[in-house]
Parts: sequence; structure tokens; C-alpha cells
Amino acid sequence: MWIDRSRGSAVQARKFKTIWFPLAAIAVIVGGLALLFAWAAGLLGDRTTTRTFLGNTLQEFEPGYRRAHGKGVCFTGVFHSSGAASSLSKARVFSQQDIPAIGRFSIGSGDPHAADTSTSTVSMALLLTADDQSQWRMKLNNAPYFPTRDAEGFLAQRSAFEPDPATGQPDPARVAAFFEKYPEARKAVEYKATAPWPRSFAGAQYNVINAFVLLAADGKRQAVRWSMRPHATLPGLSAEERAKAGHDFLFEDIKQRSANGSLYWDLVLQLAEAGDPVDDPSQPWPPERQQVVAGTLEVTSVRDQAEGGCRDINFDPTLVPSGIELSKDPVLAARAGIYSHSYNARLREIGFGKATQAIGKKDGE
Ligand code: HEM
Repeated sequence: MWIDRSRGSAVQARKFKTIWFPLAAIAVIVGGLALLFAWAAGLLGDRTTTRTFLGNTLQEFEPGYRRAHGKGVCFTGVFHSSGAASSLSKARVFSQQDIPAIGRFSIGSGDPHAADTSTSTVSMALLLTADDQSQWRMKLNNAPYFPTRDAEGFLAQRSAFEPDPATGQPDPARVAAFFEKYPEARKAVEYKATAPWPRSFAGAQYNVINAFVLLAADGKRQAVRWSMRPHATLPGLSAEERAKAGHDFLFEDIKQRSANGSLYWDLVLQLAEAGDPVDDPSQPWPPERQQVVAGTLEVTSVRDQAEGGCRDINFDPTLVPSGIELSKDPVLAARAGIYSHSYNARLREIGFGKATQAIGKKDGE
């Protein structure tokens, strides 16, 4: 029998050209895209992504709560602008007299049920909505500065101070290596070791830490940081008082104080001068820098976070009104993505009915 071998190989070649080659090309493209997406999402390699900061809190966490500062309480009030900053920024918040405010007090712990004595970090989040519908969101901590010059330093610090399972203490060699890379962090660690423990949310000064730039109507730019300076002056907790303090003493205290009348904080702008480190949140500016009291926040009521209106707000500090701009501080830039990841996770859990406690329901309701 005669076999036309040349015809067979021509068929093979056509098959390769019309079927196998396109299939292989599609497989390479799809595989490449999958790898690219995995890399972009931080699932491949050891690149630092917004996910890296949240780690396993995206999966293994009490549903519906913030991935940090989970224990909090909502407040409402009014921001009374003094007008003193209106020449520095064209943002409406600096000229409108009374602006509705919603916010949140929280403690720094990730655990939404932590004892109030488990951390000395207390915080305020705030959203002001002016009559031109512009919004100013911010998050402030009682710490005066960030430990490290960049966001990766925050991760490095967390892992360096992780207790060694063998000793229950941080490994001194890892801590030393961290300080060698981030020498600026010594200042914050020493501050934390000696800083007073807050007695009340009402007496704490809350600091924005990252710098922003005010843009005036005449086009002038001024770098600033700001603080919420309390009218109440309260001493820190002594060690004995701390040992005796109840599990929720800060939250009980603020509910009681606000029931007795309004609570006040001045919004104090600190103006940078030439040469001040505007893009490094670990470096405070000299205390003698000019200050401007832009207005006063009056907190009129405090309510549980499950129903108080602040639960589903992302107080992302990069969402600023026209007249306030972001500095080039890398920690500020990193925070936007981190907060949006945490926000997406908790709202998704609420949406899928997994967050009974966080929304104030009992199991089975
Ligand atoms: C790389 C650094 C940081 C990381 C990884 C981080 C992480 C987080 C996360 C995951 C949340 C929960 C957000 C949500 O679900 O809405 C949060 C909340 C918060 N963070 Fe940060 N943060 C960082 C830097 C800072 C800085 C510099 C400040 C101080 C100004 C700050 C102040 C706050 C406050 C006040 C809250 C609570 C906000 C609220 O009540 O809604 N954070 N943080």
C-alpha cells in the first residue's frame, strides 16, 4: 500500500498552525495574566502590598470590625470654625461657622473586645461636611509622631518585636537589627514606654502625624500638621489606678461625660517653616513653630458604634476637600489602600450576614 507521507505531515503542520499553536498562545497569555494578577494582589513574591499590612486579619478576624482600632464608639457634634485659617486655605471648612461633625473614639488594639488598659493608644476619627458638600476626613492618634519614616518600617517593627516562642520576649538580635535600619524609631519606642496612660478620651490630645498642604485662594501653599487639643485637662492614670480600672472604663467614662454636657477640642494647626521635614512622619517639627487655632470641635453626643452612624464610615485621611492637599509623606499614601482593604473586608462581612456582633445583633436574630 502506498502512503502519502508528505500529505500526512502537511496535515500535521496545518493542525499545529490552526489548533495547537493558538491554544498554546492562549494558555501562555492566560497563565501570564494569572501570574500578573497574583503578583499585583501580593499573593506571589515578597513585595509589600496593602494586603501585606493586614495579613491574616483579612480571613481570620472577628467579622465586621475594623482590622485595627476595632473597639470604638461614635460621636456627633459641631465644628465651630474660628475663621483664623481661612487666609491659609480656601477649604469651606475654615470659613463656615458651624459644620456638622461625625466621628469615632477608639483604642489602638486590633481586638474589638480588648480591655481599655491593653494599650495606651487612644484615637479620634472625624468627618466634617461643609455646606458646599465638601468633606474633610481625618484620623488622629494621641502619639505625637509615627515610629518610622515609611510604612514598611511599621511592618519591620511589628515583626522585630514579635515575642520569640521560646522565651516569650522579643529576640534582642532582631530588635537591634530593626533599630539599625530604622534608628528614628528609638524616639517613639522610648516615648511610648514613659508616656502617660489616658484617663479619659475627653482629656487626650489627638495628633494627625502626617503633614498636609493648605492651598489659599491666592495660590499660596503652606505645609501643616494639626492636633485636636482638649479643653479638659486630666492627669494620666497611675499604675495603681490602671491595675484597678475596669475592662471598658474609657468607654463608660466618655458616655457619662458626654451625657453631662458637651466636650471640646481646639483644632490647632502647626505651620511648617522652610527646611522642616514635611514628608517624614517620624520627625516632629520644632514646638516653637507658629500655631493657628482654626476652630473648636464640640462633641454633643456619644453612641455605641453598632448604631451610632460611624460604623460604616472609612475615615480615610487622604480624602480631603479642595484647599487641602496631601504631602508626599509615603506613610500617608500607603494608608489609603490599607484602609480601603479593611473597609471592604468589614462591609463584605456585614453584607453577607456574617457580622452579627459588629452590627449589634444577637446570634440567630
Ligand atoms: C502603615 C501604617 C498604618 C497601618 C498599617 C494602619 C492600619 C489601620 C487599619 C487597618 C485600620 C482600620 C481601618 C478601617 O477599617 O476603617 C486603622 C484605623 C485607624 N488608624 Fe491606622 N494605620 C496606619 C497608620 C496610622 C497613622 C499614622 C495614624 C495616625 C494618625 C493612624 C490612625 C488610625 C485611626 C485613628 C484609626 C481608627 C479610625 C476609625 O475610627 O475609623 N493610623 N489603621
